[in-house]
Amino acid sequence: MTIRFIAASRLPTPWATFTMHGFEDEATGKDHIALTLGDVADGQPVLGRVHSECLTGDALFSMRCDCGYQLQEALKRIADEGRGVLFYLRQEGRGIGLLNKIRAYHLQDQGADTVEANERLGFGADMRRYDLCVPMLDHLGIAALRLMTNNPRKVDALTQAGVNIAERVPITTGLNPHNEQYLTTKAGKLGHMMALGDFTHASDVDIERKG
Ligand SMILES: Nc1nc2c(ncn2[C@@H]2O[C@H](COP(=O)(O)OP(=O)(O)OP(=O)(O)O)[C@@H](O)[C@H]2O)c(=O)[nH]1
Ligand SMILES: [Zn+2]
Repeated sequence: MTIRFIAASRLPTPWATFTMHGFEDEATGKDHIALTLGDVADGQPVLGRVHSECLTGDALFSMRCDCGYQLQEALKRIADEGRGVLFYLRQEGRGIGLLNKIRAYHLQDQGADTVEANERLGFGADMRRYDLCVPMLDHLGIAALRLMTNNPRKVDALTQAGVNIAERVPITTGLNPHNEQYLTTKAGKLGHMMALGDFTHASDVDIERKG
C-alpha cells in the first residue's frame, strides 16, 4: 500500500468546521480525503462514513442515485455527535470512472439496471477497493468505526483489510422517483441491507446551504 499523507487544513461547511486530511496513492496517482471532527484518536469507536466519489450525485445534485443525500446526511450526523470521520475515496462509478459511468447511465436510460449496464461494458458490478482506508485510519489514530452504510460487502471488505467495525449504522435517505429502481436493484442484486420503506424522501432533505 502506497498511501502517503500530504497536508491537512480547516474545512468549514454548513454543518461544522472539519479538519481535511489529504492523502496521495502513489500507485494510482489518485488523491483521497478524510474529514474529521473532534478527537478521533481516543481509542473509542468513531462514527464514520466511507464514501465513494459520485461527481453527479455529490456535486451536481443528481437524483439518479442516493450518494449526494448520504454524503450530506453523514456530515450532519457527524456534526450532531461532534465527532467522526468521513473518507472521500476517488473511486467514481464503483471504480469504473466517470466516463464509463456515463456510458452505463446511457445503457440504463435504455432499460438496463445498474448491474447489467456495468456487465455489458465488460466491468464487474463493483470494482471498488477499501484496503486503502487502513493507512489513512492508522495515520488518524482511529481504532474502530461505527460505519454508516447499507452495503454488507463494504463491511466485509473493510473487516478483511483489518478495520475494526464496531457497529453498522444504516443510512437510508434521498428516495425519489428517479432513484427508486436503482435503490431496488441495490437491495435486490447487490445485497444492500435496506428496504424502500426505510428511506426518507428526497423532498424531506434540506439541500439549502445555510452557511
Ligand atoms: N457504475 C455505476 N456506478 C454508480 C451508479 N450509480 C452510482 N454509482 C457509483 O456508486 C458508488 C456509490 O456506491 P453505492 O453502491 O451507491 O453505495 P455503497 O457506497 O456501496 O453503499 P452505502 O454505503 O450503503 O451507500 C459511487 O462511486 C457512485 O459513483 C451506476 O449506475 N453505475
Ligand atoms: Zn451516486
